[in-house]
Amino acid sequence: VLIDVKLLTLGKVLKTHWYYLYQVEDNTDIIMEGALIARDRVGVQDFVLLDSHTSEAAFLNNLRKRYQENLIYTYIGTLLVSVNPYKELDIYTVTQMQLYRGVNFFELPPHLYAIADNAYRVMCSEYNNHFILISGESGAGKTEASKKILQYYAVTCPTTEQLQVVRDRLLLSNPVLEAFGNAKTLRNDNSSRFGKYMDIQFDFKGAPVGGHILSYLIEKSRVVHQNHGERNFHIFYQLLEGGEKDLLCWLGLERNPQKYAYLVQVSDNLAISLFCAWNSLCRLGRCAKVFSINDKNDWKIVRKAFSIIDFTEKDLEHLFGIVASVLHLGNIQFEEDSNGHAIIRNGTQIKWISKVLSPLNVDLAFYARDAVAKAIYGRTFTWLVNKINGSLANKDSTRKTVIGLLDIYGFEVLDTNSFEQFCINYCNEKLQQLLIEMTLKAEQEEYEMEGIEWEPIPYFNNKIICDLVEQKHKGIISILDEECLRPGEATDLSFLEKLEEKVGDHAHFVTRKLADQKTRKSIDWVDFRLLHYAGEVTYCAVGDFSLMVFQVLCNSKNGIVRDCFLLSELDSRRRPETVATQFKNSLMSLIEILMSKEPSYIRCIKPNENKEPGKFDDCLIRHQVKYLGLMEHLRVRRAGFAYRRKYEHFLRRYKSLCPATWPHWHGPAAEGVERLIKHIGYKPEEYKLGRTKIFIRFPKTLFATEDAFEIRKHLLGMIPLEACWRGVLARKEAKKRTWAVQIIRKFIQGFINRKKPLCPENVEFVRLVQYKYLMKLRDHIPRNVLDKSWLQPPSILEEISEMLQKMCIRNLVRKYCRGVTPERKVQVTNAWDANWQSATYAPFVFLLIQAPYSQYATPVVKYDRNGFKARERLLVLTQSSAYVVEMAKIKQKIDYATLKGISTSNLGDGIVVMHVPEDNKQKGDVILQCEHIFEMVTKLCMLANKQNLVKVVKGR
Ligand SMILES: Nc1ncnc2c1ncn2[C@@H]1O[C@H](COP(=O)(O)OP(=O)(O)OP(=O)(O)O)[C@@H](O)[C@H]1O
Repeated sequence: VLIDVKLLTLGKVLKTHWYYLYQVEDNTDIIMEGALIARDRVGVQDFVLLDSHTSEAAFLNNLRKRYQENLIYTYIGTLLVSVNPYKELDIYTVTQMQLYRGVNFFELPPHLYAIADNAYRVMCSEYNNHFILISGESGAGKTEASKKILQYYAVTCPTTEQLQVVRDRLLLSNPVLEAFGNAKTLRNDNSSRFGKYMDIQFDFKGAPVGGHILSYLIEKSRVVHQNHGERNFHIFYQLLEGGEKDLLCWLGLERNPQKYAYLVQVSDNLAISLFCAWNSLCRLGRCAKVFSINDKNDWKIVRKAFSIIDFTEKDLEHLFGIVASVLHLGNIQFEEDSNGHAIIRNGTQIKWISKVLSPLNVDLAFYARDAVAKAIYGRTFTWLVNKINGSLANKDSTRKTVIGLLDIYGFEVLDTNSFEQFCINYCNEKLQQLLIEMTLKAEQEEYEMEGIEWEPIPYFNNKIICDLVEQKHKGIISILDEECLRPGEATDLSFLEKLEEKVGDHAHFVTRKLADQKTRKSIDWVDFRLLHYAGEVTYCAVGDFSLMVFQVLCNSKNGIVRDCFLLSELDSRRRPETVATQFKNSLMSLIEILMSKEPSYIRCIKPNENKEPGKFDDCLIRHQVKYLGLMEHLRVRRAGFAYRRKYEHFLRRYKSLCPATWPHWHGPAAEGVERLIKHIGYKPEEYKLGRTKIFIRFPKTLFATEDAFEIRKHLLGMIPLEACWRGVLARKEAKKRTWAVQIIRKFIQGFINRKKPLCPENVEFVRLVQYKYLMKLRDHIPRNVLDKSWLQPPSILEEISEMLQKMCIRNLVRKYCRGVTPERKVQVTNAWDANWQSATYAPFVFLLIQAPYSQYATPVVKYDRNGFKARERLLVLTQSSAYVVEMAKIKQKIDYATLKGISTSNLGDGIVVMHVPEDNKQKGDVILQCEHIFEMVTKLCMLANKQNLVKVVKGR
């Protein structure tokens, strides 16, 4: 009667396999592998193995089941889907890292480390470049994933003392970038407000030797404005909270963040003008500390990181000077003079700023102030990234390979979507295209390599949407450029009209005017809607769209300000580039960088909006599954064959299902697989055989095989030992692993042989082999102890054969000894002593051991004095002499009369030297090694002393 069933985490090793402990009433607990039950309970580890069709509901169901079991990772082929657990899981330890190091991708449960390790191993063996693309919406866990991958490389890659500096710099560049580029948002307390691509460079030995970072589209608007409940970039608070008193004094800053307009949330410019009055009332402070953030502590980490990544005091002086100046800038207030021009409200020392900005009205002056602040911060961030790159650069010119980590914002759909969302979504559209192209390419290449006919895969190609955005002269960005840079006044509406005129007939573009009756209401007059691959997004053409280009400062009459903040980057021979074009170009070069590398993908999912562990919000997740293009990817991946595996791996797993392949298949693995699937009964349409792999079309075929395997394994009684083996495996280092596998495999085989399973039809072939061997052995059993022949066993019976041989010899000796009469024993012993050189060997030895005439016998290792070759011998002590005996031959006799002394080693290694003269009777000193040294030497001394022939010399 079953009492309880527990999932054994130990066994959660093999794909789709879990081990259960069945506690039964009579205390005979059973450990059983439960693929079937596990699939029901914890889903499949690879979405391509989803049973039925690839519906969104089935996808979500699988994800939910796994999430509830704290299994946050699932594959779609080689793509990893990760769901943020919002709690610490014990899966990122050094032991886990070692476990995944160098192990075949599919042999362990899905993990970030498997992706990282796979990219690393392929890079090392094929000497090519890789990238890991990590995407997902804000708070989904991208940054954590990239940090964990970096840590994985830091721990598992070979390194030297010199390289440790590089490793530390790579790791510590993160806190610095996070201080300047991350901020608390409503969705994430440590949200990266920029896109990041980081190359880790490896030398030919696979050691990390350098790095390079590219940053994308930092959210400059945050410098001057944050939404309710959000904060500015961390560095402002860290400086104020943690900065030394002298530093703050030198920067003219006060510790209280509420003194700074840019650090309190402001929703509009009117609010700025009310800032001072409001500030004095605001006691609680809207920029209050966030529980999960410790600015003071983070400041210390950042300071330390700066020193390690080689920033000089002068650099830091300038850097903090800029951070402070942005805060000061935010506190500048304007009012109107009699001409309607803006003048600075207070502080005579910065009147010149007012002069620079004076042609503007108050509103525009505020815009200009903020634009300056944003520009300063944006450029400082770029400078910072360049500076870090300088410190990570490897000047050695030898060829290196790289693994790039791309941590980039996922598809974003807000209530109001502006230029920023347009750029983000365009970026995702491009990356999706890259993913589709590369996955399809990889599929096609694999088919070709395996000699399998290519079958076209139906999928949605989003190139059409990329073209809509980026096409020269015809795309949205080109139209925006034209509108912004043409003479005359450009407005949001004129831009919209241009769009309607040029791309109005595009299937993925809609405006209110172009929309049908039904959708018209949902689009505003100033909006346009794009039908992205992931869904519809309505963008507002007002605001930043034009602002990005018509920067207010461009109206300033001061040429220096204009040049510095608008035209400084322009090549005078060319048209100025708008922000949209700049972004498009940087994206193009990113795609170029990625196209030249081998891809791996991690798609991160946020399970709920409340950062709550264990809560799986179906609606929110469905949304992300769609926006991350997971269903598209799954369809592409499944359209061909759901499952493929190298012949060796497939055969190793399922060989027990066919008598011809169990327990060993001695021919080529491909032929073994062919025999195996024929025996199982695969239909031709269910599979294809490639050059090195078997391709299985439907998951159900694989599951049927898995289930048969599970039952077989259970009936063969292999489970407990298999689980033990996995446990051992987990604890052994990679090098020792092969050894452990061999030992335990032997053990398993011995176990199968000893504990014959009860169900005959499942073990008929094992039993047949056993039976045949035993029958043959019966006719070839040795008849006496001198007969050393023994029938060679088949490999699965090696262990049992060894045991049988020992038993047999013991029986023969016992039988012989029992048959010897006392008179014969005396005779034999005398004969032995008298004719030791011609004695009839082994029977006497055995007899001596057994009988009272021999005083003592023990196995020893004898070392030749020339060359110290070790030989296994038996030392037999009688009343008058010691004999060194080989199994069937007396090799040396030492008369106690000639024994001059005994030396033993004090090193606990059991070495004994018996000192005897070298003459025509004796061969000289005898060097032995004995496990029972105390016992042996005591016996020898007692026997020798008894005859008063020698003195025992205790040696060292
Ligand atoms: N694997 C994980 N284990 C435990 N907690 C995690 C894990 N991944 C993410 N988290 C939690 O979720 C928070 C948000 O993760 P993270 O900052 O990586 O998100 P993100 O996708 O980079 O967001 P953004 O785009 O806003 O930068 C982390 O601060 C951490 O608390």
